[in-house]
Amino acid sequence: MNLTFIGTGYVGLVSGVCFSEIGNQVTCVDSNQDKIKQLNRGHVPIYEPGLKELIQKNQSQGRLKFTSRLSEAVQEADIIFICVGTPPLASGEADLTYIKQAAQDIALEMNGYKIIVTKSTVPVGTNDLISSIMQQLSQHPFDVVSTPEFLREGTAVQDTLHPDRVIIGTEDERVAAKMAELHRPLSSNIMITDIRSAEMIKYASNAFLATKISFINEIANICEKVGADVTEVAAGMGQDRRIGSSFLQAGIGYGGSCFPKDTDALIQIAGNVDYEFKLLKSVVEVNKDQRFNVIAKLKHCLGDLKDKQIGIWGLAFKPNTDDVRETPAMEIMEELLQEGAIVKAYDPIAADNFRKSFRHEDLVIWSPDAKAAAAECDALCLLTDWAEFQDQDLKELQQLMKQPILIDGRNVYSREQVSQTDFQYYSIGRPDIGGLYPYKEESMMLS
Ligand SMILES: NC(=O)c1ccc[n+]([C@@H]2O[C@H](COP(=O)([O-])OP(=O)(O)OC[C@H]3O[C@@H](n4cnc5c(N)ncnc54)[C@H](O)[C@@H]3O)[C@@H](O)[C@H]2O)c1
Ligand SMILES: O=c1ccn([C@@H]2O[C@H](COP(=O)(O)OP(=O)(O)O[C@H]3O[C@H](CO)[C@@H](O)[C@H](O)[C@H]3O)[C@@H](O)[C@H]2O)c(=O)[nH]1
Repeated sequence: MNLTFIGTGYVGLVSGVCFSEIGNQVTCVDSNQDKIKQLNRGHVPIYEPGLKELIQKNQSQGRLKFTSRLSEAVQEADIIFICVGTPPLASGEADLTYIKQAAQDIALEMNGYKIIVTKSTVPVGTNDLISSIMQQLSQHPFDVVSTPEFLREGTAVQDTLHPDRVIIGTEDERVAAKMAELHRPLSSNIMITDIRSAEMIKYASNAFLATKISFINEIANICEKVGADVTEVAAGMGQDRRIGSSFLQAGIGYGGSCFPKDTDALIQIAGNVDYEFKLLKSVVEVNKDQRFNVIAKLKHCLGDLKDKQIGIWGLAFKPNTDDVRETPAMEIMEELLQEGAIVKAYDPIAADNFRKSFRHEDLVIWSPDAKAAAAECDALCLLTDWAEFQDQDLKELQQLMKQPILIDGRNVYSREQVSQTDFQYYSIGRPDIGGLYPYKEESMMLS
């Protein structure tokens, strides 16, 4: 089929490339001309494992092209995917400016029947809005379908080529059949539903995953006080098939371009129909507090942080991505600087992006590698679970530091690794690893 993807970001680029990989003729359009120029020069503007190779392959085989000329891309397409951003407004609501613009742009270039598919994450009712914009501006027939995207950054290519499920929101049987045919090479698990339910499935899925994370983080905080190990607790819980083992990794909370914005947006969606989503509000609050767990542990070890040298390992919101949107590192580093600490930071891939969006860029010492970031530090904080950090020789690391204090915000190191060192080691919810028992309370002894 002839497909066009409007918006060549994490979703539009990866989806476009993967649909070309399964044999479709794909055009990716972006209003950012610099992005398109980069792509046409063979440079991939985002870091996503496996993506560059697929782009090169499908471009050279003539199935994939990049352009900023919308008219040609719309007119050649049978199906047009809207993949533009829906960033948060100050209120938490999704900003639909780019969606409305994309709908107008498409409508003005239509030359016949098209299926318009919304892949962007949009509040319930947005596809109706897209339909009404299209109707006002175009004489040509069209159908609007909601097909939300569930890929994760860092594994986006694999997630797109092998999705758990494909949700197709449309009330039209012919359109449903065509969309199912398009997606069948990717998954046999295709659910056809109405548009509003499809829109809601996306927000509900992200909100539920965020809830699992905040839940296990609260369990971790309790584990620290009662002497239980949250990784053992999560492993035990996860063996119950009703619970499942995924998204029970305790740490410094979720970040990224999706969970923070989509939880806020769903709270607003509910609020707009006079429903207070109390549970989700707590999930968000727990997540905000969890980042400061690292600061609390630093203060516990070092007292006043003024003039203390703190190393930061990991700036991306998760490993294998260069995305720093809503990354916990941003707030943690701001707080450290405010406390008067000297901050040294390193990330294998995301440092450049982080520096562009960090407002105190000039106050941080940017280290060229992991060891340099740890050298001479009073404490080291691991904020992103990159494999590179997991593989470090902790004994050697300890020698480099002024004080051997390691705050592991992602529970990366095992008991064995830590026990071979003199590190004063703090993890999240595993109080017995590393010897020191930071929040051990007398009150946990039952009488
Ligand atoms: N990033 C993810 O992991 C992910 C996963 C699932 C769903 N989503 C959702 O998908 C949507 C896109 O997210 P993203 O991370 O890919 O965003 P992004 O910011 O990386 O990319 C959006 C792109 O759209 C382009 N754009 C904006 N308006 C345009 C227009 N009128 N015409 C052409 N191009 C235009 C921008 O220049 C940008 O390159 C959001 O709604 C997001 O919530 C994201
Ligand atoms: O057990 C876990 C799992 C994740 N995280 C954190 O949660 C955040 C999000 O991680 P992940 O979900 O893997 O990455 P995203 O790329 O943000 O993907 C989420 O957001 C996308 C955008 O909507 C959806 O498409 C995906 O299905 C959904 O997983 C990251 O900060 C992780 O460190 C944890 O703290 N503990």
